[in-house]
Amino acid sequence: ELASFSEKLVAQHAEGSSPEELEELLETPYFELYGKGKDAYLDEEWERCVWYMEKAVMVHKHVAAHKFRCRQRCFNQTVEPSFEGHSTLQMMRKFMKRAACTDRCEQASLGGMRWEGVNEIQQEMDSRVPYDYMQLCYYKLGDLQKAAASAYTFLQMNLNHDIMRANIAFYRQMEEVQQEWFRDREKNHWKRRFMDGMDHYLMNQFEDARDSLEAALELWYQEYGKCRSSCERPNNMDIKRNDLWMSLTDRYVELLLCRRNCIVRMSHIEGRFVEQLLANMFHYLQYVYFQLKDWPNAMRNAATYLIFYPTDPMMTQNVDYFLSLSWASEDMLEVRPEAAAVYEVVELERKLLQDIQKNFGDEYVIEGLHGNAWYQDEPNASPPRPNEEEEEEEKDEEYEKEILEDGEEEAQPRVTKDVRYGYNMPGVTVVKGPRDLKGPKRMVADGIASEEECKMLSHLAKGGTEGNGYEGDKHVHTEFERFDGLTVLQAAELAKRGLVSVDHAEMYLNLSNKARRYVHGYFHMKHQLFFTYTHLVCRTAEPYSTDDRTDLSHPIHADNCHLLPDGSCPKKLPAFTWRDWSAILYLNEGFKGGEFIFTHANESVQSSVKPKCGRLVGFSAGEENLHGVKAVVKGRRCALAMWYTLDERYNEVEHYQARKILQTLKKHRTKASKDKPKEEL
Ligand SMILES: O=C(O)CCC(=O)C(=O)O
Ligand SMILES: [Fe+2]
Repeated sequence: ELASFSEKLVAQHAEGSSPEELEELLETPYFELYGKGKDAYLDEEWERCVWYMEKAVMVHKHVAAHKFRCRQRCFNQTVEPSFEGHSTLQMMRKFMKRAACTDRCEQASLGGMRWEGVNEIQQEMDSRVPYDYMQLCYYKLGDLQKAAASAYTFLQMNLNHDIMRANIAFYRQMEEVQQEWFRDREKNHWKRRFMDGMDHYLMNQFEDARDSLEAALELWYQEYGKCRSSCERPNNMDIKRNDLWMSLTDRYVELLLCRRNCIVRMSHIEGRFVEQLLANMFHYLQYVYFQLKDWPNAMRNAATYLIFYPTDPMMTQNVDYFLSLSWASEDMLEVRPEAAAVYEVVELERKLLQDIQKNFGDEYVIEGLHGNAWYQDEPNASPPRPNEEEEEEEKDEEYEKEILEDGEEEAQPRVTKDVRYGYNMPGVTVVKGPRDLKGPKRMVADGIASEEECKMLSHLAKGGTEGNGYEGDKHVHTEFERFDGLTVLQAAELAKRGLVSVDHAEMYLNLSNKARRYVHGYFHMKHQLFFTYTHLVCRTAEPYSTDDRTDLSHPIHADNCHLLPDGSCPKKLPAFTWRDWSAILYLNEGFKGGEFIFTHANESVQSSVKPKCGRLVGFSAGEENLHGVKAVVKGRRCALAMWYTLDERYNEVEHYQARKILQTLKKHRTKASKDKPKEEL
């Protein structure tokens, strides 16, 4: 193994590096290579930067693979020590055997490359930080292809890294940059298979879906094992206490926290976090086997899903249905053993962490330990409020029914296709679906924003006119209404000038993101959805507006094509052809008129939506969704209008710029408030 590794290295770097250099490389720990890469970066020596970074990544990968193999081998030789029923001596004997085995194994396979790493550096390697450096160094060298791949690879593990997202948007806008250049150099195979599986699933190709999803699952277990194993790494030097048992506990807590994070890390698909990913695979498989009339497997997968969500109404209903069939029996409800094992170990570890927290509450702050470990949300997301989860389930079912009645689904009615692919959102309820609205790609949901948030945003909208002296055409669509708006960047700039509060500007960004996530999940899109334009707008009736106006506040149109009098709608400039989806979040009621309407091409109304605070209307942006706004005859109507695109080249870079400005402002603010007491002293 080692030989083939050095051969590979020699072959790859035969040109450009001397034998001495290669010799040195094979003896240099990856963290030193990484350090040299960082130095080169600081010295602005781009060639050297990418050379060392690439090597660091390569050597690290090599070492990690061997360590994993050793840990796995030694794990199989012994039994995972359980924390009950063994005397300390028996337990220590097992630890010792495992340690000795690992030691021998690593010595044999890694020899001179067995460096003791440093925790922080391993964490940086695991979070793909070297790709962050490489991105810039390749860019400086003019190698856009490698820069793009580095940026993309880094982003996959750092989803909230706004600067890298902005970089990617920057690259995409360049003429010479090609779509295929954005590839994940560390992409795990399970993700690829999972994506294939979802493609087949959505296209009702059930045999292919089964094969891909089963393969994805198998690979997922492997990768999950690797992730857990990588947690057995050097501690972060932050040993809290010296007592033997306490320091052992400290070390073990670190291990457990790292392992918990593996579930989160293993839930990222195409740059986004998918909730409940493992459990969902069984949901999909259940349906796939059902379609293939493979009843035993359909039942096995249904039963497996239920270990994660024992009270899931849809799945319990499916199981009842299976059991009502003549060939079925209770013992076919067998849980898949690998899944049961993963579930069990995660639950046991969670319970242990809970105990630790109970006993050492001051030393450890461990978040998200209560409730079901499998409901773990994206890091930083707020936990669901009580009662709302149940409501959500009901709405899901309603949506299921809608889909069935719309005839999109030809399956036997009792076992339904899962459409929940990430659109559960606490506090949000669907109030109108495709059936009420008379079109498949339409929806209305309530609860996206609270009363307070609506008030703040409406207030912010005012800043748009008064604060920056917004000029231009105030009567955009009709003489009877003033139309004024504020973009996210304008909001951030106003905050910078102290004209609006930083919190309000931030809420604008956050709510628009919440709406985007909801639309993305609701229409179960597989690819990332980007903002392309975001506008906080108010329409205010002029005093001379009358109740009998026949004009519209916003004439009938489609958002991505140009509607012509003959009813055709060419998707050409000057239309915003890159818009794929649209959503409007309403902020108030109490004005007269102003209903949102979906219409036919002859402008006759199909369905209408009455705006109110927190209500979101979402729809695809094409000619299938002609719409407009009825005249606002009295008062002021405010809304957050958003257009989204699947094409990252049209990503609204203003969001990152605004976020950046607000972050800086907040940093100054906390600094200022920290400084204050000192001044007073
Ligand atoms: O404000 C609304 O309800 C809809 C606005 C709209 O359709 C648009 O601006 O394209
Ligand atoms: Fe529109």
